[in-house]
Amino acid sequence: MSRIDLINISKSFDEKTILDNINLSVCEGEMVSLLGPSGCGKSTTLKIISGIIKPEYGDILFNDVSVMNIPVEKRGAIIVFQDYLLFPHMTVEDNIGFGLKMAKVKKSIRKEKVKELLHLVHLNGYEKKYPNELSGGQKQRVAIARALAVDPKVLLLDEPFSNLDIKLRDSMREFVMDIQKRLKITTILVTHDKEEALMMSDKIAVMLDGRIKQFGTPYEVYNYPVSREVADFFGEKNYISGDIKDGLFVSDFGSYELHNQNALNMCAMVRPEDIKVFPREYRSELKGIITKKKFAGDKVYYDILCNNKSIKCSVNSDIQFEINDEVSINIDFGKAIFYEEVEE
Ligand SMILES: Nc1ncnc2c1ncn2[C@@H]1O[C@H](COP(=O)(O)OP(=O)(O)OP(=O)(O)O)[C@@H](O)[C@H]1O
Repeated sequence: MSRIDLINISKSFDEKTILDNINLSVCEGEMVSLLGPSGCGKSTTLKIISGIIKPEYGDILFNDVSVMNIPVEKRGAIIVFQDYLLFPHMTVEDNIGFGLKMAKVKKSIRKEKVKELLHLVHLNGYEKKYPNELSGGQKQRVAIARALAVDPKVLLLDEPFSNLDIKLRDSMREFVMDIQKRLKITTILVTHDKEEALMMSDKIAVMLDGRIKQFGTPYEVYNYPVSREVADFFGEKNYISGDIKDGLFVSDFGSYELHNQNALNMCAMVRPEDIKVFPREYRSELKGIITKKKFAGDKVYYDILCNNKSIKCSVNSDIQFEINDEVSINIDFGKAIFYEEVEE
């Protein structure tokens, strides 16, 4: 198992910068997600770590030693691709044992290792099956077993759950988390699914436009996004502009004590769940009109026109309002994050 450091990694394709000075450290045994929208450079980063692609600049260290000149097959960073890439003409046991055969491991040792791995991925009894006889989840478990067979220093998972239906996806996520923690294998997961990254990772690197914009624990990146673009990536937000006066953030939607701010204007980022909605009679100075309603089972999402601004709220569905209802709202600025930029 390795610690991995990416140092100032840059890569262009056709003169277009795809990765722009990427720095990332993954501790031994950690599960780190590269999270970002399609095309931001996640898979390219994974391929650079594995050695499939060479960066133009920068260095990659495994346990503090550069691996830049170590070829793919010797580097020990194995990618499990989204479509698994199993060998269709080989049985499950031959697929899993392929890397060991290539490494000229003795047949008896190979058999023993494959047996262990079949047990680990709950596929005992499937050794003689071919990939076309397996379900999506089973194929994925074979791909993971094949990757683990060669005792990789680093496991690289490229959108591994995106081809699975929702139910299977949940159980495969748990399965992978369990194996990763049990084997303590350094793992990098590429995903564009926020919930997946939040649930599965020790740390998340949020990637946008070929750069890592924030690196931290799921709690940190979700609750304390460093910028509006990172915050926006994690879902709906309200941005409320205000002035700083005598240690107070003062806005059309309420005031909040905010000391030690040099800026004159700030912007509060408020999540929809941090806004309460009450019947109009409720004692609140903030009144608005419901303009949109989306029912989602335990939650209801409302757009509320208040002080000429559309405010997004998500509330429990036990009390429901209708479009055109006048309501009172209460914004919990204590949960807001304040930024200096004032756009909109
Ligand atoms: N071999 C290549 N030649 C030219 N351009 C490439 C190559 N590989 C990737 N790209 C481009 O680099 C950019 C980043 O691709 P990459 O696959 O790393 O993104 P990603 O974040 O993993 O996206 P997705 O989630 O859609 O897979 C894209 O614009 C892609 O078209």
